[in-house]
Order: sequence, then C-alpha cells, then structure tokens
Amino acid sequence: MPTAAGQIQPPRQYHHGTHHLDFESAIEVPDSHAWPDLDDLPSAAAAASPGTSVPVVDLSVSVDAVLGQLASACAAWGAFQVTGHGVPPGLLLRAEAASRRLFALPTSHKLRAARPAEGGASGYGTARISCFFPKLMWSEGFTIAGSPLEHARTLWPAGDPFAFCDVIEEYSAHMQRLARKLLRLMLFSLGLDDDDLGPIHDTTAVLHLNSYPACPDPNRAMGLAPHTDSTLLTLLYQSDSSGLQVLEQSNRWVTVPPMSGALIVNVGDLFQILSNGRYKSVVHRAVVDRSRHRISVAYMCGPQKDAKVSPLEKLVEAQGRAAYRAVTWPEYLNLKGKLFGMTLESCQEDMLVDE
Ligand SMILES: C=C1C[C@]23C[C@@]1(O)CC[C@H]2[C@@]12CCC[C@@](C)(C(=O)O1)[C@H]2[C@@H]3C(=O)O
Ligand SMILES: O=C(O)CCC(=O)C(=O)O
Ligand SMILES: [Fe+2]
Repeated sequence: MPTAAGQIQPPRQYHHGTHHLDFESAIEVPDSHAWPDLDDLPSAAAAASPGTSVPVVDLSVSVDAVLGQLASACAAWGAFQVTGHGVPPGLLLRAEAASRRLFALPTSHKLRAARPAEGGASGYGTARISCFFPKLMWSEGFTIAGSPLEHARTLWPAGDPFAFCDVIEEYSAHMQRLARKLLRLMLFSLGLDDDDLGPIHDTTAVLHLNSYPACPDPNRAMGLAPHTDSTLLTLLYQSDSSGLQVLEQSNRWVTVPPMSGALIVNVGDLFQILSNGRYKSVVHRAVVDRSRHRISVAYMCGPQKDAKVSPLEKLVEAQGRAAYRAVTWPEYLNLKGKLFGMTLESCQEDMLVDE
C-alpha cells in the first residue's frame, strides 16, 4: 500500500510450508483452510440468472453486432461468456474428463509432477497466490506451460492411459485460435484495426487446470481467492458447475452461471495496459460447493515472452497520455509477485510511464 511518502510497501506474505490436505477424506474444514471473514462478503450463493450477471456474446452473429456487445461487456464488466465460438462441445467435455482423471491420482503421485518451489511455471501445486493470504485455499492446480508430454510421462510412466496429451494439445490449439480472434475483435471494438495490433499479432499461453473438491463447510472455505489474471485474456471453461464470481463495479460479487458449451472470457492485466485502461482486468474468485467436485480449465493467453506490452499509440494519442509503461509478460508476472493485491492504478510508481 502507498505510504504517506508515496512509497509502495509490498503486501504481507505468509509462509504456509508444503501443506497438501487430503481433501477427499476431510470431514471438516481444518483451521489452516478456514477463512474467518467470509461472512462479511456478499453471499457466495447470490442469484445468477441471465441479465444479472456478465453478458453473453454470440460470436456467430454479424461482426458489427459482436463489436458493440464486446465493447460494452469489456468496459462494464471486464468479463463475458462467449457462445457460437466453434470449439466442439465434446472437446470441452474431454478436457474436463482428462483433468478429473489427473486430479483423481493420489497426492503422493501428483507430487512427482510438483511445480518447483522457486516459482516454476509448470506442474502440480496449491494456488500460487496462497502466500498473500493467511489461510489456504480449497483447491489444487496443475499448470501446463508448453508440451504436456513430460508431465504425462511423470504422471503415467507406464503410458498415457487416456490420451491426456492429445486432449491437452487439441484443446490448446482450439483455444489459441479463439483467443487470437477475440483479441482482434476486442481491439476492433476500441476503434483500432489490424495495423494497430502491436505486440499481440502473436500470442503464447499456459493452460491451468483447477480442481475444487467438494467441501464439508463451503461457507468457511475459499476455492481461489480474489485476483486478476496477469494475461491479455483468459478463456475459462467452468464445466456445468457454478463457482466463478466476478466483482461487479458496485463492489458486489456476482456468480457467473454455467452455460452449456459456453466459455468465459476474462480481460487480463496486460489487456488493461494495452488498452491504456479502457478495458480493465476483472477481479474474480472461485467459491466451493458441499457436494460437487468442480473442475475448471483456464487458457491463459499472453504475448510472446520477449514482446513489450505498452498502451497502443492511437489510444494514447486519443487520451493524451500513456497510463502505463511497457512491460514483457515475464516482467509483469515478476512485478505482480511483489505487488499482488494492488490495482494497476495504485502501483503507479511501478507501472506509470516516466513523465
Ligand atoms: C502465466 C501465469 C498466470 C498465472 C501465473 C502463471 O505463471 C501460471 C498460472 C496462472 C495462475 C492461475 C490461477 C490464478 C493465478 C493468479 C495464479 O496464482 O496462477 C494465475 C496467474 C496470474 O494470472 O497471475
Ligand atoms: O475456477 C474458476 O472459476 C476460476 C479460475 C481462475 O480464476 C484462474 O484459473 O485464474
Ligand atoms: Fe483467474
């Protein structure tokens, strides 16, 4: 938080050690995972009927109609559901099934593919952002950066029994196509064209699988604590279980209702930078359920690792100033590791261009 002198103090960090709770056999929420303040937050079970949550954008209608809908969804919510996207529904179900099988392995087995302790990009582990919160989260994650082959060999040394790698690769290829299409459309919706694409003419991504086991006391546990994604955009498949909530402009948590075959699009921090703050990244979290084990699959799309992301020139000209300085994705992830929890606006010292 900024001090009186305007200096940024890094957020407090907690050291939880290597704590891997056996969620399946837990009959109560242990103190390590019990969040004392959840009652103060607006109800996790808030109604989620169409019209009260993020907009739904059908990509199969005319481009003009899509652009208008994208503009208002991104400006008002920073998130929307997308239909008519062309990703086969069967592939979404196969990705979910593959993730379920992975997380169903015994913990000792999954730990063979553990993410390295020093902030490695790939592998199995508890939420990376856990160190910024005093309590642990009711979830596990598996990040796949690059080829899933090594992970599959570690997890299933006798052979990939259900074509995990094929599913992951096919899923990523479809998501890459869709993410690039959406990024272009989102820029068009800001009045830009193909010549203005800057660092996003090419993208890269990591796939992050989330598992939220059923929880004996969902009102005291947190699936994934509030955060924004450090991406250009994230494409999230939440299967048929609700759990994702976004923080609406009036500071209310709003559930994103599951929609068969739809994908959720979150505006990420790097798009906020690129758009010079016109589209803000969305704060979101995941809550858990008493009886359902929820899976979600996040395609986290960013620029190539050495590409600098800075506010696009035409937007800077129109707005009179660049609100952020240029960063690469790895630089931004590193910065966020230090300044987690602060909005891009509040860490001006680190993100503003020198004037
Ligand atoms: C590219 C990345 C974004 C991410 C950190 C990571 O290196 C890989 C995992 C991503 C994820 C997924 C769950 C939520 C999140 C905040 C986290 O802790 O790990 C995001 C990170 C992010 O967007 O900052
Ligand atoms: O599981 C969800 O609904 C949210 C996942 C998420 O926010 C993430 O993976 O970044
Ligand atoms: Fe997220």
